[in-house]
Amino acid sequence: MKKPYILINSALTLDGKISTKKRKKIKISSKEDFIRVKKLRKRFDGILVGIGTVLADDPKLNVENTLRIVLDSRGRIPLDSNLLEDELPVLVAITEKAPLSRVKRIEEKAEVIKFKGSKVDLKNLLKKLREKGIKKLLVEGGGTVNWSFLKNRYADEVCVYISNLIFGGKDAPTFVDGEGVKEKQDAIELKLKNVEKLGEGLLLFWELPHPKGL
Ligand SMILES: NC(=O)c1ccc[n+]([C@@H]2O[C@H](COP(=O)([O-])OP(=O)(O)OC[C@H]3O[C@@H](n4cnc5c(N)ncnc54)[C@H](O)[C@@H]3O)[C@@H](O)[C@H]2O)c1
Ligand SMILES: Nc1nc(=O)c(N)c(NC[C@H](O)[C@H](O)[C@H](O)COP(=O)(O)O)[nH]1
Repeated sequence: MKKPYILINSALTLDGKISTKKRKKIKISSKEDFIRVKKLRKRFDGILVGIGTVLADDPKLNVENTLRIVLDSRGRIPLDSNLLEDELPVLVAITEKAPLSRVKRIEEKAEVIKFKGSKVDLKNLLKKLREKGIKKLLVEGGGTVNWSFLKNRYADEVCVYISNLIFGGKDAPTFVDGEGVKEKQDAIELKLKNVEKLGEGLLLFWELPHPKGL
C-alpha cells in the first residue's frame, strides 16, 4: 500500500522557532507567505495538524474538498473550535486514552478514528487516509507532529519560510521538537531543491531522499 505524498510546511523565525514561549497564535509568515500557503493548501486532499496547534491557534484550514485531520490522542479538541464549528469535513484521530464521553461529543461534529496506545499510530492512519482517497497530505505541524513525520521518514518534502524575526528562548517551540536524535549520524538529512526570496524572508524547498513506504 502506498502512503500519501507528504509535504511539511512551516513558518520559522530566523532562529528556528515556530511560536514564542507563550504559544499564542502569532504570525511569523509575511503577507506574501500567507497568500502562498492559502494557494498551496488547495493542492492537497488533506491537511493535518496536532492538537497542540489546535489548542494554541484554533486554525480554520477551511479549504473546499480537503479533509482536515487532527492528531488528538486524548480527545482534547474544543467542541467550539473553528475546525468543529464549520461544515467542512474533519477527521479527529484519537487513542484509547480519550474518555468515552468526550469521544461521543466529538463524534457529533467530526469523524473519529480510534487507535491503540497513547499516540496516534501514524502508519495505520496514513494507510486509512490513502484508502479514503487522500493522495496528497499537507502537514502543518506543530513541532511535535513535525518530528513524528520526519523521524519516521514519512515526509517526502519540506517547505519552510524563514522570516526576518528572532524570538530566542529555549522554551519557544521549534520547527521540529519531539525527542530529537542523540547522535549526528541519526540526523534526518535533506536535499535542497530550491531557494526563493519572499518579502523580507526566504522560502526553502527540501526533499527527503528516502521517504519510507507503509
Ligand atoms: N509557525 C508555524 O508554521 C506553525 C505551524 C503550526 C503550529 N505552530 C505552533 O506550534 C505549537 C504547537 O506545537 P506542539 O508541538 O505543542 O503541538 P502539535 O501541534 O505538534 O501537537 C502535538 C500533539 O499531537 C498529539 N499526537 C497524537 N499522536 C501523535 C503522533 N503520532 N505524533 C505526534 N503528535 C501526536 C499529541 O497529543 C501531541 O502532544 C503552537 O505554538 C503553534 O502556534 C506553528
Ligand atoms: N504558514 C504559517 N505561518 C505562520 O506564521 C503561522 N503562525 C502558521 N501557523 C499554522 C497555524 O495552524 C495557523 O493557525 C494557520 O496557518 C491558520 O490558518 P487559518 O487561516 O486559520 O486557516 N502557519
